[in-house]
Amino acid sequence: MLKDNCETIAAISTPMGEGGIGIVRMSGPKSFDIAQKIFRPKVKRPFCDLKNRTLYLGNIIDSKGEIIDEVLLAIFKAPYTYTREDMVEINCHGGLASQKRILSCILDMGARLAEPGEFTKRAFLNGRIDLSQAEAVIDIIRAKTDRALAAANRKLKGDFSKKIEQVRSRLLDVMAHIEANIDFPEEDIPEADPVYIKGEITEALNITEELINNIGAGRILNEGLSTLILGNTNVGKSSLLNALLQEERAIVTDIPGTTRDIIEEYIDICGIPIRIIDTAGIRQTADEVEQIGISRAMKYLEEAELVLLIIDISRKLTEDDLNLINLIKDKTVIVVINKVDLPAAVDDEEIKALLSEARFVKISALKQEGIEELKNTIYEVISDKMGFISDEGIITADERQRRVLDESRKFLEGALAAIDRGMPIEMVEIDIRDAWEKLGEITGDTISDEIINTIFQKFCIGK
Ligand SMILES: Nc1nc2c(c(=O)[nH]1)N(C=O)[C@@H](CNc1ccc(C(=O)N[C@@H](CCC(=O)O)C(=O)O)cc1)CN2
Ligand SMILES: Nc1nc2c(ncn2[C@@H]2O[C@H](COP(=O)(O)OP(=O)(O)OP(=O)(O)O)[C@@H](O)[C@H]2O)c(=O)[nH]1
Ligand SMILES: [Mg+2]
Repeated sequence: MLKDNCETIAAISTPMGEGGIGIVRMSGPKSFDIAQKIFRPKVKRPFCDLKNRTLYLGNIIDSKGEIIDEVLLAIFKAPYTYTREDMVEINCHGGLASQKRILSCILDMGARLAEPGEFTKRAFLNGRIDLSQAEAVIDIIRAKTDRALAAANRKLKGDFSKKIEQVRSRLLDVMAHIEANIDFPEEDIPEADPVYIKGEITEALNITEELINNIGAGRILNEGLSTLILGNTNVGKSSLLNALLQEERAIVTDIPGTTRDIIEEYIDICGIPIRIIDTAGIRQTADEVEQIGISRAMKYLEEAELVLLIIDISRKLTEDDLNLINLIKDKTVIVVINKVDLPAAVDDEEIKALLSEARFVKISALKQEGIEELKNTIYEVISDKMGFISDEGIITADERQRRVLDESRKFLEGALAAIDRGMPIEMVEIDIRDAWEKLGEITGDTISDEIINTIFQKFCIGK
């Protein structure tokens, strides 16, 4: 049983570590009771006189009467709170000891430690938001650019849920239409109308397919486009990473084989997060550590959505370069011709002949030239991958939601096929019902406790 909200939960809601202010919060029926026992307001007043949603200065004291910290405390009366339950927030000094001791005082008084995401889970279980909105809260926390944040906010507002509900209510109408026909066959009710049913399912399928199409863009906004910097040793991969980040993040030397570990950072190109990954230079080598680095780079290559292949124009192409080009033939590639400040030892056309599909950009990572042009080219490639959807149309969905939509589409296609094959309408209804139920897993209408638990486990503690 999921609705165990008779318990009062508590957690530190700000990041662990030193900060200006730390927030410890509680939710549940004993929140006010516990707060009353541990809080001494500076201006003496009975606890019941504290106004809703108002900060009061005072001290948190432990069971021996010792002052733990000077804090600002607020009470939030149910039901108009984040969780729909009574809540208390304690703004203490942002030190680890202070926050931990306040939390342990609260736990001593009978609250239990909140599980990750449990505050938000209660907001969902108590009906303030649906599941997709609750999941948007993680997207907001993890958003790395302004556009990713805007997309998450649209989801929190309920845009995704509304689309799903549109499809579901269509399907519900169709089911009602079919039921009316099945239940009273001999009465004078018009027969189930296959044209109407087919039209509605087709429309539901269209909306579902549009959602699926717009998810790819959402995934890039949420997770970032994984972009691998690949090339022979010493061609300037790490120099390019540093130039893109505008900081000396990776070690750069003129010794081939400098980078061994994978270095991952995010950069923001026009509001799109790019997960940029610097790797070990790819070459034949006897060095064991370097070999490990190279095999890691190869693993990342499998998942990379964009490869920046770096070629050093001041050097003749080697067999290592040619092997690498063969490895990335089926990837989206931008060829970055580096070190254009040096005399060229290789002809542009020679490189272009090898990778005819790819885009080309010339840069000098050392002199920081051509970096803007490279960013623009990356943006064009991403826009292409995102399908040039306007931001409003972008849906951010996680793996689970993607799967739900995919399965719903299959059910709807099944329903259409069943109509076309002239199957009995009851059989068609089974597919429609399956699609309706599947889609309910996005809003949380029809979903098992187990799935709900795994969803909220992805949250941080205190959210
Ligand atoms: N201190 C603090 N900051 C915070 C939060 C919080 O809980 N505490 N939030 C969260 O972690 C976020 C704010 N989100 C919130 C969303 C809804 C409600 C809420 O009480 N909703 C009620 C009342 C609505 C109203 O007053 O208009 C409701 O919807 O019924 C509170 C916070 C971000 N900042
Ligand atoms: N002249 C010139 N030198 C560059 C340029 N970019 C990088 N270099 C130099 O090339 C050398 C190698 O640069 P890195 O960025 O370490 O090259 P890498 O590809 O990361 O090398 P590994 O990690 O060893 O595979 C360094 O001495 C850089 O200063 C450039 O645009 N022009
Ligand atoms: Mg390097």
